Amino acid sequence: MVKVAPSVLSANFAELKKDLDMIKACGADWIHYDVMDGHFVPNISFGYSILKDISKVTDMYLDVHLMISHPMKYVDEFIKAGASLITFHVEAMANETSTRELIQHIQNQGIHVGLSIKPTTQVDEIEKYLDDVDLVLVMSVEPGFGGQSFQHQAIDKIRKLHSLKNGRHFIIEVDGGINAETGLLCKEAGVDVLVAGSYVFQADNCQKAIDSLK
Ligand SMILES: O=C(CO)[C@@H](O)[C@H](O)COP(=O)(O)O
Repeated sequence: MVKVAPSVLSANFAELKKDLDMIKACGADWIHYDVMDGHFVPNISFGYSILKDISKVTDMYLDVHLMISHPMKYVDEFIKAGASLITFHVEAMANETSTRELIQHIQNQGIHVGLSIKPTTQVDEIEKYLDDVDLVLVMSVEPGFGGQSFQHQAIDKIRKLHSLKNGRHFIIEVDGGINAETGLLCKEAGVDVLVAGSYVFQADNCQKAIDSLK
């Protein structure tokens, strides 16, 4: 069964604890925490202080997605704040050496590490890291905003990643425009984790929404 990770970007920030409790009660597996810096993506969300507060009030797995330039500069703060997994973008890295250093650095702190690709980045560009990461995040929208439409080229990328698993331990996550219909296409292609923002948080019944994804 796929895991469902609601993206708190679509939560009501004035009622965050209530929303976190609600998604847990509705069957969410992980909390997806989108960090945006207004530089790597054209939007600003939240940083590590809010993650620290969240980690004090939930026991859920904290899936942190860094959509920021210079992730190495800030990663330790997110680890200290309680991240279970930190995913960064290959497009934010200067070269292979710095990408490998950051993967190693995150793993050395005893948490999971993920690598993400934007819609225009091909799987070939991260194939060399697949032995070393715990998760690959396929963006199915241009990162920056919730509520966008799913871009179908993500399906081929998921299928390709699935075929590259071959005994490797990484899992595949997809993020952007996920609903029951697009989630099913991703599931058929071999995805392991569905990130869903508006589909879960704007649902009249979040349990039904999460069940429909699973
Ligand atoms: O990271 C992002 C957007 O950059 C996503 O996590 C969105 O927050 C997902 O929202 P929906 O497309 O599901 O509404």
